Amino acid sequence: MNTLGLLCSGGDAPGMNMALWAAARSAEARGWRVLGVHGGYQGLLGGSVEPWPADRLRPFARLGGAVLGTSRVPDFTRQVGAAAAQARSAGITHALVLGGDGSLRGAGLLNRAGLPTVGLPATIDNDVPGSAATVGFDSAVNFALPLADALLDTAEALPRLCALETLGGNTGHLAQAVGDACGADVVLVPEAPLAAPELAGRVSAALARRRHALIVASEGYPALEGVLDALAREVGLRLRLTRLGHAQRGGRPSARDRLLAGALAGEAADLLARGHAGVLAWRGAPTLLEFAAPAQQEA
Ligand SMILES: Nc1ncnc2c1ncn2[C@@H]1O[C@H](COP(=O)(O)OP(=O)(O)O)[C@@H](O)[C@H]1O
Ligand SMILES: O=P(O)(O)OC[C@H]1O[C@](O)(COP(=O)(O)O)[C@@H](O)[C@@H]1O
Repeated sequence: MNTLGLLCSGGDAPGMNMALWAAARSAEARGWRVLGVHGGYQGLLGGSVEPWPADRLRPFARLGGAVLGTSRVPDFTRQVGAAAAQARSAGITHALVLGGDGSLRGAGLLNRAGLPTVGLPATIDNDVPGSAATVGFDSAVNFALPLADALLDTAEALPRLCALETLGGNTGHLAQAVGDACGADVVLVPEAPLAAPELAGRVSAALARRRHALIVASEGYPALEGVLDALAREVGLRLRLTRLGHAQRGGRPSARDRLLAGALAGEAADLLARGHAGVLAWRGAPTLLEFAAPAQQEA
């Protein structure tokens, strides 16, 4: 019997649960059985697999986090063969992996190891090549936006210089979207660090115009705290950094993420049913999971 194994990997993202439910519904509509892997690739290697039919998943669909649990397995490349064998012995004939670029590279390897696998882009970082938006990104931007607005309220009133740090790992998509949406004076992203004089110049210009300024920065910006300390000294103002931390990854999925999750999960089930695997579930042309050069895994 065709059996879909559902698995979440890497950082959880709002909308993952909706994608799990939608994938289970689509698979069951085709007469497939659905199993859930608990705890990502780690759980798969340990055989932590049990039935997760759509009706069991439904109450979680509107919640954040990942009901199946997730994990990071640093040396997964070396354990892919064992993981595929475990999946087969648990009765999984096809797999759907939800995660970011690293997890989906792992999914590509699982597919190569003989387990037909499709990947669904789900990470708050929005850094999966081949997908214009990942499940979770919109929710994480929407989590941060009212906080950025609130910082601007108080910055305007006192007035003062404020900075907000978003998650995003070594990418700046989240920070850029939050900064653009709230009208930040400067957005600091790891992909394009600013020279100190340019940063000071832009902040000073904003302060000269209206006596307050907001900086939005990605957590991956090189030496962020030192850069901000030096900036505060340069412009002669106290600067407080507000860190969103892991809270930005939780909370209920936005409408946009729920709809994206549902659409991509349906696409994934459809791809597998039509015999396609080793691809990313996206609504454009199929993208191979082995996108870009294989990234080196941490040892
Ligand atoms: N290049 C890779 N090849 C195989 N598996 C990988 C690779 N990169 C990451 N993984 C697996 O995916 C997990 C999650 O990756 P990570 O990059 O931390 O998160 P995300 O998938 O959300 O970007 C890793 O702990 C590892 O098990
Ligand atoms: O939970 P951890 O290990 O602290 O990881 C934090 C990282 O996870 C994320 O929230 C999501 O990253 P991934 O989706 O790539 O796993 C990043 O924004 C952040 O840097």
